[in-house]
Amino acid sequence: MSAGAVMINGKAVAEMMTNTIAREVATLRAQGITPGLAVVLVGDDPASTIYVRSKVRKTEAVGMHSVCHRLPTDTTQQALLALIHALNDDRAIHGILVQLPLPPHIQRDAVLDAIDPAKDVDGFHILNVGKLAVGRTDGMIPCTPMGCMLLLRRFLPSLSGRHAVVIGCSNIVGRPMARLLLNEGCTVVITHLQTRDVAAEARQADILIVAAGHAGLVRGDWVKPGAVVIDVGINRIDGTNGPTIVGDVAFDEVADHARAITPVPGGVGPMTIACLLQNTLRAASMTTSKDVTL
Ligand SMILES: Nc1nc(=O)c2c([nH]1)NC[C@@H]1CN(c3ccc(C(=O)N[C@@H](CCC(=O)O)C(=O)O)cc3)C=[N+]21
Ligand SMILES: [Mg+2]
Repeated sequence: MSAGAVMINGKAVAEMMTNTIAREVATLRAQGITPGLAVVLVGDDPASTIYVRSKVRKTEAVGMHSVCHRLPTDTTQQALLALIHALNDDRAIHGILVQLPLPPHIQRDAVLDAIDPAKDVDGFHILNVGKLAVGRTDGMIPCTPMGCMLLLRRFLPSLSGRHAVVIGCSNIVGRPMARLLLNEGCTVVITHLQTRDVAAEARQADILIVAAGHAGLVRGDWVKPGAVVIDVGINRIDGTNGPTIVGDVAFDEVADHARAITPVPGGVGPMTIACLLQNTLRAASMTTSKDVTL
């Protein structure tokens, strides 16, 4: 890395968030409520298995109750739905995360929409998607876009009027990211596979969010001098020193142009997990206030 780009240390911000969350969990536990997160993994995809293990470890580290359900790849949709209904009814569980992707014989949307929206700590239930889409702030916000927003806010006091470009339009990152930026006053462009000239769109960006799933897609000359660049990509590649993880941004080149940039690893990834814990804490806290007014 060279020039003047500030490296946005997502790992450090996530650690600060996690420390605060641990204190709030202790306070809730003193009131008799232990926030509980259930993670459901169908199949044995190696990357998913690693993520799920990391989520369980961090959930336990902040003092939450953690349950992991690992189901075989050939699990029927009916069996998965039955588990979700049981978790919806389980008072010890405040958050439910179904690890994606699911095997092809399972309808993802049917599963996500079976989760109690109040326990939907991923923010993927259609009700939470809709709330975000219309600018309501009482829904659950997807963890990766939420982590990106928290990092952006540390560098840009106000997002109002900024030109934001989001590369990638997945339901998990690109679309909710664009909606959050819009809700904070940005002018937002979303690019996707049919976009004619992605580089030309990227060059307009004050804020560039890259969630394309394509290693090294964004080159130095795609970035306006002084832009803030958030790299959401996680690509496993075989480098000269064995397998490594790289983002969607050609880091060294882009660091010459950008004002600030997130690294991979150590950028958005750790923030995703911190936001998952934050959403679980919020779900557990909402249970208490509901109980109080009963
Ligand atoms: N329902 C659902 N919700 C998710 O939030 C979800 C999911 N499914 N499926 C898979 C993706 C991926 N994901 C990551 C979380 C943390 C890191 C992370 O902590 N990465 C570290 C380490 C990377 C490594 O060494 O593997 C870093 O970037 O520094 C990465 C990826 C959540 N996902
Ligand atoms: Mg990262």
